[in-house]
Amino acid sequence: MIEASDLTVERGGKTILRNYSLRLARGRTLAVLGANGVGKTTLINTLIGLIKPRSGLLSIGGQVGFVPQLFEVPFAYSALDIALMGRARHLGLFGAPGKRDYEVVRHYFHMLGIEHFEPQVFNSLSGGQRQLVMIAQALASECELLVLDEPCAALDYKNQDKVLGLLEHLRETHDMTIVFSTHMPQHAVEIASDVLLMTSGNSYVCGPTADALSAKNLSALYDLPIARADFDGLSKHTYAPVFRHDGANFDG
Ligand SMILES: Nc1ncnc2c1ncn2[C@@H]1O[C@H](COP(=O)(O)OP(=O)(O)OP(=O)(O)O)[C@@H](O)[C@H]1O
Repeated sequence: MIEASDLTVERGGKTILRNYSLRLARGRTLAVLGANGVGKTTLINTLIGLIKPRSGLLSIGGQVGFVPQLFEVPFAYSALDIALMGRARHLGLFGAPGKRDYEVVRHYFHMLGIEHFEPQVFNSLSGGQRQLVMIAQALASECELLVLDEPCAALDYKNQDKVLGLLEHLRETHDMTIVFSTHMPQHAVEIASDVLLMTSGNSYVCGPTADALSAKNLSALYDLPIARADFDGLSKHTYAPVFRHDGANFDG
């Protein structure tokens, strides 16, 4: 589904990614993690074709749906209008959405529990509510590869759980391939088959979650002690940062 080799990507004359290679088979879910500014959005925008790499090869085998990080629109579109835009490539000659387009969008509004957003002005929704509408828009496009830039960043725990559940369901039932960036390692633990830990613009760890996602690798990634915690009786685990907040870094 995704084959990238030796990608080098520049922004504003600066090399952000150097020699990144990545392979993701259909039906896999990749979580992209790394510090602020390391290049996650740059990589994602390259994968969806918004940024052209300076060098390297990139091949994407399927229709791509995209959920951006923060989104505002210039006009007073309703949430329903915004989600219907995801149907653009399915629209007929005159470009007006038909019965099936409304059905598809409403199906995903229902799955996300956001039916009541339909008539509301998109820009008047909260950041998290807009994020849910944008997820519905991408799903309505009926894509094969779904790429999401921090899809849960503005969501409360319940909605994070809902979105994670939906992504897992889509992978299981539609064999969808999913790439998402996150600052929450727990989300990778829950639904990602693979992780890409972006240490810097030219070094990274990529592999199956069970091998590559460890307290040691996360501690190195965030330059902070990260501990693994196992939930008794649930056969689940999580990762938690050991915050220092000792003020030492602010001296002098
Ligand atoms: N349009 C641009 N022009 C110049 N530099 C850019 C541009 N877009 C991004 N950059 C730079 O590229 C680097 C990577 O940015 P990017 O947004 O990909 O990081 P990120 O890992 O997604 O960060 P965050 O976790 O904060 O969202 C940053 O140093 C940023 O300043």
